Amino acid sequence: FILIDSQQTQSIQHLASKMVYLDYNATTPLADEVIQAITHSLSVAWGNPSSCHDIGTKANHVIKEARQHVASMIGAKATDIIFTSGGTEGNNWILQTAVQHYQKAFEAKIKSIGDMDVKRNKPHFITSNIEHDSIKLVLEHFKDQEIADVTFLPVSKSSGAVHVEDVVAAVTPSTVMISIMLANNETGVIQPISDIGRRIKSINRQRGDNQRILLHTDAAQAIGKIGVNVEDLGVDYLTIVGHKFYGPRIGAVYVLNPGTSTPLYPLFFGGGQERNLRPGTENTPMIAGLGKAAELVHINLDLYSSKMQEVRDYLEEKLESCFGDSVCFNGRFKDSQRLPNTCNVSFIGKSAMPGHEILSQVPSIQASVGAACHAQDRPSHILLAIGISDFVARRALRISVGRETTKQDIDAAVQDLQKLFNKT
Ligand SMILES: O=C(O)CC[SeH]
Repeated sequence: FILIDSQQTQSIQHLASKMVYLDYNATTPLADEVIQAITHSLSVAWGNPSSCHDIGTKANHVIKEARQHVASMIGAKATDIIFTSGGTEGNNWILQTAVQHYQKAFEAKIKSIGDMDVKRNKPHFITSNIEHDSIKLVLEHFKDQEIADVTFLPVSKSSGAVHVEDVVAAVTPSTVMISIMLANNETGVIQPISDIGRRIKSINRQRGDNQRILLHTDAAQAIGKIGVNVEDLGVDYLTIVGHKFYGPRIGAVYVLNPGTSTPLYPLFFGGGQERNLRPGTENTPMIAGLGKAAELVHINLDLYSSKMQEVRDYLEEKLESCFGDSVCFNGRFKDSQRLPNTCNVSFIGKSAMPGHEILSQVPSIQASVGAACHAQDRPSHILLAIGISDFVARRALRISVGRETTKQDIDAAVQDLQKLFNKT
């Protein structure tokens, strides 16, 4: 006979519960077709894409095809796509480019108006208070180092989104860039980028081309979940992140006519790759994978989106029917839309506990309390920013479903949550 105590019994029971991954906003697995594209490229397109012989040309062709798929996914030209190592590089690059653009274009303007105290006229950025750290921390660094002035616009507590009028009101003669994410990673709330694009276009008509305000959006969380079209958005720059839409851990930036009608300055120097804009021998297999992931989104977006929405809505209905007033949803606003796969929910009933404790006691649920790159044991600054109280924010879970998440997965997860709360 083997004696096992209740603790061991519980852990065996936990192990018996099927593990349900519900953290697709943190990262997604690679689609099978993406793995095949990467593997194939590793074996047949290993050449240096800059080499003129056949082996190099094969690699170059793979990259050209991938670039076209990424461009088609967002309604762009292939020449407007530059591959990067991921979202953090893309965001840093675009913000740094805006500073350099200011120093070249706006200084001339400042000199022409006789204000020689150029240092005082720093570039000005407008962003929101719910951005990913690869925007937030860069702009905080610019502000701390007196490289730029930054307006962090508070999002509306009634919609979880920025007000277009607040963006317009924040514009100054030194404003060089507006950078606002297309959809938030924790609440899923979609930001009014198209409306902002239209307003900024009319403002730019009065500012002259070289002093136009540049518009950037970090589309990391939106691509693969909702339609993303750069013309509809009216952006000059857009950040693409492969591992959020079943692609590899590389990314790309969209830049409208890079280096000609839209400024783009290299972050580093080396070989002539990516038209001297982003040197370094290309990561052909990962680019092949990104292209395949983009092709899948371009073909199947409506199916992916509707499937995820059906399962996410089922999850929220199930939570409401099982827990009633003991749960409240963060990020559901009548005045804004949200991603079809994201649910931010707080457990506030009598046996409420912090979100990270829920997850530690229900290991079968692989979710998060917020952004993976944030500490999990404190209230999310994004939830606090949209007006959620500290008490509710501390008890939140960020549950994000994927293309393959099933209603059976949701039943299992909610059942395990019920077991936890019935027990406590
Ligand atoms: O988990 C997320 O929200 C994105 C990676 Se920091």
